[in-house]
Amino acid sequence: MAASTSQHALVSAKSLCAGPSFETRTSKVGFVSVRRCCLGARKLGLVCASNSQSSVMEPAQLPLSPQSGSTPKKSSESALILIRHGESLWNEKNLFTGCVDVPLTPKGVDEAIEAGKRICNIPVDVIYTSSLIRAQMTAMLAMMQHRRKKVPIVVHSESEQSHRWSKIYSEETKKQSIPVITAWQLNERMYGELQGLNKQETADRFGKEQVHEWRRSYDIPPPNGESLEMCAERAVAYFKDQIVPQLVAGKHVMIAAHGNSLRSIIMHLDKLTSQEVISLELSTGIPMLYIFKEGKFIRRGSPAGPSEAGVYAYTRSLAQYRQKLDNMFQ
Ligand SMILES: O=C(O)[C@H](O)COP(=O)(O)O
Repeated sequence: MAASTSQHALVSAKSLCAGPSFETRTSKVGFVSVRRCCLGARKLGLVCASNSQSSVMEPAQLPLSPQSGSTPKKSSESALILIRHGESLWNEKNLFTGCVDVPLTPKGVDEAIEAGKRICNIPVDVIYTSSLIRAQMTAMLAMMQHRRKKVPIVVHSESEQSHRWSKIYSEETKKQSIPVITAWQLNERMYGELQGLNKQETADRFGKEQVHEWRRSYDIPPPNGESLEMCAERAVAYFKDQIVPQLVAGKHVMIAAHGNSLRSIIMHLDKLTSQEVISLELSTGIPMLYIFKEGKFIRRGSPAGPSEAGVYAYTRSLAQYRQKLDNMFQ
C-alpha cells in the first residue's frame, strides 16, 4: 500500500510538474499519502502579515521580508523542504510524545544524516524548526551534510539581550550562515493526558478504535490535548504569516518539524480535506520537496540521495544550483 500510494503521489506530481529531468521514484518515499495527494497548486495569500521577527532576524542576517523593503524575485521559484524529525527515544519506546521534549535515538541521528544527504544539493536560505530538540537536532544534522557548507545558526529571540549577545560582526561570516528560527507553533500537537503513555497499552485499556480516533481524527482531541484541527490552526497560521513571505521573497526554506504539525501544513499545501488527511502518514527523517512558484505550491516528491542512480524531480533552476555546487566543489 505504501509503495502504491507513494507512487500515486509522484505520478500526480509528474503530471503537474513534468520536465526533462523529472523521474518518478517509487522507493524510499516517506509520505504514505491519500487519494488526492498531489493537488499542490494553491494560491496563498500573498499579502503578508507584518513580520514580527524582523528584529530577531538581523543577527544572522535573515533574508529580508517583503515588508522590509526587499524586492521579491517575481519570476523566481523557491524550494520548500519539509522534514519530520528522526526517530526519538519515545518513538522507540512507543510512547505518546506530543510536546514533551525528547531527543533523537542513534537511529534518529542516522535518519537525520540520511535526510541531509537527500537534500544536500537543494538550496537552503533559512531554516524553521519547532522549539523541540528532536526537530532541531534533525535540522542541524541534516545541514551538516549540505554541500554548500554554510553554518546553521540558531536565532535567539528570548530577550533583547540574547539578541544583542548573539550578534555577528562579520558580513562575510553572516553570508556563510543560515539562520535557524525556532517556533513553538511548529511543535508536535499537544497530546494532553496521553503524553508519556505507551501507545499499545493505551489501546489495550481504552480500545483500539478510541485510540485511533484520538490519534487520527481531525477534530476530536485526546483528553486535554489538541486535535489536528487545533494544531493546524497555529501551525498553518505561522506558516502563512512567517514562512510564505520568505518564499515570496525568493528564499529557499527548510522546515524540520513533527508528524502532526507537518500533516497540517501538507493538508493546507495539498488542499486535503479533513477526511483525506486522516490517512496521511509521514515517516521519520524523510524530506519532501515542494516548489513555490507564482504563488503556487507544486509537490515534487522526496529527493533521492546523491549516490542513488537517477535524478528526482529537479526543476531547471535546482539543476543549475546543483551544477554550481559541482563547479564549486570539484
Ligand atoms: O507525539 C507523538 O507521539 C508522535 O510524534 C506522533 O504520534 P502519532 O503518530 O500518534 O500522532
